Amino acid sequence: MPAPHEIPAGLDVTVVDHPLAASRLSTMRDARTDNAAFRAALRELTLMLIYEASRTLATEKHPIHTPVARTSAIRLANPPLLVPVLRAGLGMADQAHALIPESQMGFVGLARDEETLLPTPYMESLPESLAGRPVYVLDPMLATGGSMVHTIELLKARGATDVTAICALAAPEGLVTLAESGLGVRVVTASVDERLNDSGYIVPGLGDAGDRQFGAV
Ligand SMILES: O=P(O)(O)OC[C@H]1O[C@H](OP(=O)(O)OP(=O)(O)O)[C@H](O)[C@@H]1O
Ligand SMILES: O=c1cc[nH]c(=O)[nH]1
Ligand SMILES: [Mg+2]
Repeated sequence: MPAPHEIPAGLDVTVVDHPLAASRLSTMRDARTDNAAFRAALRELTLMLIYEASRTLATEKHPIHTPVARTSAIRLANPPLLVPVLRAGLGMADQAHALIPESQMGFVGLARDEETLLPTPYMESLPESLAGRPVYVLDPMLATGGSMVHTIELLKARGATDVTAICALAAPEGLVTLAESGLGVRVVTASVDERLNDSGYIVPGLGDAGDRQFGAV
């Protein structure tokens, strides 16, 4: 578990502290893990992160008949919009959708400039209005936080008020950026790591999550 000082006051951060999550994250961290095994571990970890994040989703009751009796069933009242951030977030999209098949999916494409560490947008496909809809942003890495802030600003511009960032890993610096942005996002992650290095990579981290899944560009 992270020390409390690593999580800025006022930011809602859930760290999924579970042996299965830790084991999948360890596979992803290991430099010997090949692309296919990395993708498989990220898919499995995504199930756990979404399971935890979705604990607070609103439900509604409706009447059904079992083979034996009449009873009341539960369904999601307002399924979240899933928004993978390309490329790396694509590896979370299928599993998140498998767990919440009622969800609609939007897409944001960003590439971080490795000199300035600022995100360069190249794609955006989102519903016109997000008012009243929960949104889950899927991106394995929260490093400086620049890519997540950019994505949340796109969502807020369309009326979103209930945004959750689902990340495999978060750097303390990225959490501070989110807290200081005042965007009011909730974070669900499997780990808050130590820090960023001089190149903006998370330490110990897992390297470039896009390259580890799909190969270097
Ligand atoms: O918090 P930040 O400092 O903004 O860094 C995090 C971003 O970096 C990675 O994407 P990248 O830009 O490498 O693109 P890729 O997914 O195509 O590899 C990652 O998936 C995040 O989107
Ligand atoms: O460590 C990092 C930081 C940003 N993006 C990544 O993919 N990895
Ligand atoms: Mg990358």
